[in-house]
Amino acid sequence: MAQPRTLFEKIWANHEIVPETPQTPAMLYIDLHLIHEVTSPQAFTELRRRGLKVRRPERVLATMDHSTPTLPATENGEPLYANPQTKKQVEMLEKNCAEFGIQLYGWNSKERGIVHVLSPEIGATQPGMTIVCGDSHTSTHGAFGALAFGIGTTEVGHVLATQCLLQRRPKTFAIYLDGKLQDGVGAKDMILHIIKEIGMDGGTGYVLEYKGEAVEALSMEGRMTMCNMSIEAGARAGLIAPDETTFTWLKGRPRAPQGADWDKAVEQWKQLRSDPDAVYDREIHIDASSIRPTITYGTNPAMAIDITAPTPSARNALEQRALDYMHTTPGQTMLGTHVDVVFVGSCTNGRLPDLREAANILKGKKIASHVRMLIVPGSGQIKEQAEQEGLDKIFQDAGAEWREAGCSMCLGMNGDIAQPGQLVVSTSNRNFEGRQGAGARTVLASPATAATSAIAGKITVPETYKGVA
Ligand SMILES: CC(C)[C@H](C(=O)O)[C@@H](O)C(=O)O
Ligand code: SF4
Repeated sequence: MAQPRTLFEKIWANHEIVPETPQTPAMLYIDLHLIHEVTSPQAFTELRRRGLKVRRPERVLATMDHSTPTLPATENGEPLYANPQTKKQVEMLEKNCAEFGIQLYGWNSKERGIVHVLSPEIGATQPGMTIVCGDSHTSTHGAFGALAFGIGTTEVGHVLATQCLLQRRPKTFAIYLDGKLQDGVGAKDMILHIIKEIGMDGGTGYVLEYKGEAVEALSMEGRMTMCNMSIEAGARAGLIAPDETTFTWLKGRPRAPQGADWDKAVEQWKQLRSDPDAVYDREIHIDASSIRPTITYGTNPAMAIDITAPTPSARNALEQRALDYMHTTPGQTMLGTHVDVVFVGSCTNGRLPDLREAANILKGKKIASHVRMLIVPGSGQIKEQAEQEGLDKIFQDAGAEWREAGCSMCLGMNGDIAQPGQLVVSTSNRNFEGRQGAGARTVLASPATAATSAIAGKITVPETYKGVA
């Protein structure tokens, strides 16, 4: 009998060209390399300097998302860039992709969107692949049973030139979500809860594999939400074994295998599960039914609490600084806190089911008059589908702004920012100081919590939650 292996070990073994030694990392083959305008320019400069070509241009896929405006272009087609730098980044990407023969989902593509939304949507992200991108939230693609992680700009250059990557082998960490979620509790609450439990560096050195009934019950979008934030617990990557939900979601997408190739691929993908007796370096079990709507109260995603629970006191100077920055009063819940801005979007929660979740709550209602609400679809296709369903109308009737696809206020690089001191309830993944604008305060939440809080004008338990409040 062969040694039982985890899903991670299977994918690693399939891609390891040279094993690691105590002195040297392993060399991995990379199936898919995603690039965007922020972390690729220097890599191309380096290729040019050394007279190198892109080794496998057909395995590289580019989009622009961080620096792109979310307001429509001017009448003569000029994008409304926030500043000369963002314009330059986008134009560099256009130039680099043209010169090196890389497919770019650019201004004239209907699909253009956040890299971690776009690639799964077009079926480029597939089970069993190794996927890298110069972006920490590459972990998102682990939802498909792909080993996917962020790399630095120097490594972007290495992968462009060689289609390989030097990598130390991470350890494995199984996180079981046993039982069922309560109504009104979703993937975002689950992952915030996990990060709260294991801490900001609880996943450092590991690939997290999410398993158990509550994970299997999630849609692909929910699984992406979870894997997306693995990095916020310090993990190298997140993984979920592919299953029927995965195959159904991928079938027929333009870059997915077609016809007989599809059947062959599914047969192979079915092998991509951890063997029953596989051993992980670490394991924890969480009772999914105990998870409540979860939000953050501090300035890192691990500073999270059940929305109804009192905020804890600071345990050290850093936490104290976070509480001061956020104006959090220990011992009090966050409920009732005045909200200035609500952002629904990002590669964490900018997909169609997220927008539907917000729309269901906003339908026929108005957001509070002092609240600014920005709803930004994760991709052009999501925008189109949402508009076909009339979600844009629901949002606009409620008083929210409906924008073009992109990262937007998740990090505010494109000019979509909150003002100093403003409190933003945000469906994104990072609540760092100044992340959404200098001095802006971020509370991470699910789309349901965000929409309910927009209407109330203060932090509020999501309307859809019927559990113990
Ligand atoms: C700009 C990019 C390098 C960055 C990342 O790596 O995550 C961004 O996407 C983010 O979410 O902060
Ligand atoms: S949406 Fe936010 S987290 Fe995702 S890639 Fe863009 S900036 Fe990074």
